[in-house]
Amino acid sequence: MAAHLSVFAIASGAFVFCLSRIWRISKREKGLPPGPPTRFIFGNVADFPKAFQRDQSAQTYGDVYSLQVFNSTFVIMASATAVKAIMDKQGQCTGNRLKTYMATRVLGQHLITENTDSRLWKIGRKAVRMFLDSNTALARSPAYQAEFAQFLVDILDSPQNLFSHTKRTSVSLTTSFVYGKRLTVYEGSEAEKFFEAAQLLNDILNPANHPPIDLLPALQLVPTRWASWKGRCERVKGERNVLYGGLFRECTDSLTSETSSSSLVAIMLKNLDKLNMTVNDAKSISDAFMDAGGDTSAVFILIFILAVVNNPSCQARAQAELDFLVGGDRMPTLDDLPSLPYINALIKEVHRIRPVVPFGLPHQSAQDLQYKGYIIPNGAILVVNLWEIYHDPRLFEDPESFKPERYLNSQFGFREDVEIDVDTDDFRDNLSFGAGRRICPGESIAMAIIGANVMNLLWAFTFSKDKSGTGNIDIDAFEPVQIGISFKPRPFTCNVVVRDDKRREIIRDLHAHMCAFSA
Ligand code: HEM
Repeated sequence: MAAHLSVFAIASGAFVFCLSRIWRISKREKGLPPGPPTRFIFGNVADFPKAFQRDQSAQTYGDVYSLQVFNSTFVIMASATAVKAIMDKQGQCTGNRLKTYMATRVLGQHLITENTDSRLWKIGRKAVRMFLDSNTALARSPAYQAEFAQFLVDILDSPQNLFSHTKRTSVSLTTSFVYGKRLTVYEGSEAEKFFEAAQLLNDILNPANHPPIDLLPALQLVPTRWASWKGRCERVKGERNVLYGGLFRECTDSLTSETSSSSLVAIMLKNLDKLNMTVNDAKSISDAFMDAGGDTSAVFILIFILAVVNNPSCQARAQAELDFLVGGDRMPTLDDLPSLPYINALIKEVHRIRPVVPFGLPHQSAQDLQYKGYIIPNGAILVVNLWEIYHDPRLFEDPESFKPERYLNSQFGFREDVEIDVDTDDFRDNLSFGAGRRICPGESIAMAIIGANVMNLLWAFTFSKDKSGTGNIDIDAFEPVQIGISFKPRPFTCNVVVRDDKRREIIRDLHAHMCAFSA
């Protein structure tokens, strides 16, 4: 009898213990920033902020709030003040990344997923600093000038393919940066394969497409024949190895040639000892730069085109400014950019209205932190809701409208009557490029690429809606976006008309002159 009783007692104890553990799953711990009520087991799965929508939770709970999903705590920041206090000022303990099983399986050691105290991350950032310091005029180099000219010629030749021309030039600028190689055609080239591989990677990392392995680590032990996701990981890994491995090998084989000698890979390979890295490290770092830089400029340029197609008066004002400074007898150069206030304002407005990475790339805290009396626990996933920051009507008048002129009177585009209790001190121009230690290392080159292309496109062409029904900034600017991933504009077409014959001639002449660098 006593034995029966103790079995019963142990069984009930275990039952109560399990129940309390299940009950606690997805519950918000005391001391965390507040947030919407959690639901049984699923917590706040349905409460993540979305693009095109104001962040109701930020308005209810404040600019730092928390979401609880299973055993993960997400801390969402919805003001520049919070970003500065948590991500910038406490950068030494808010720069880690969340490592998921699938990402590790496909990417292996990768600069974007490594923590900031890892050897690979440190040498990768050091290498890119070394590269940029020795290439301060990269965007003015012949290879970049050739690329800018080819983009215009491609549009002259087949304006209906504007979408793929933009994708090609973006990848080609990144392969120039990383491997010293331009990609002069899209179809069948590494440029097209880059987008196919990026799509495969996005699909495989999407949590909806595989079982919750990080939640139930025992699933890692399922044999490959029953775990289809393992086979898919191998396929994606294989595709990436063919693409990036080929580009890397080609670069290493031609290290003596003029074009490859100044690439990121070339700098790394020439300085392996100084950077304390191996050839494999250099390969892995170059993969990461391709992953992060390959399509971001394309996304920006496509959004810029959608913005001017939808706002012809802004396009006309920008063209008038260019015509006054540059005229129609020569093309603009990056030296003209500082003297073009409206075009600079227009670029800032594109970043604001549709930020390329609207929720940043999530970071993870490396220790318990304090903010406004709340505890942000070690391991919390830190998300910047850039969309909300840039669409906050307390800061921006009529935030849903495209109005570059807002930046002519105020560096950050703020409304004139910002209320005294709204904190504006901590804003900065480059919020779109992330925060803290992990801020985008490609920012300076990305801004030069964007500046040159925006000036060139406005100087050369006038964009307007065509009869296809596409080209609407609200609909076509993006495919649905997941937290931490860049927007993907949907394919669209528009009318593209060269502004006059003289400009057509200048573009063709420049391109012919630059052909020597197009290999
Ligand atoms: C419009 C253009 C671009 C935008 C808006 C952009 C934005 C971003 C953002 C938001 C991050 C995450 C930063 C963080 O974790 O806080 C990032 C990371 C990164 N970006 Fe960019 N980026 C752009 C272009 C580029 C280019 C052209 C390159 C390189 C050629 C590049 C290389 C990287 C790398 C390597 C990282 C990972 C940094 C790390 O994890 O430590 N990006 N970028």
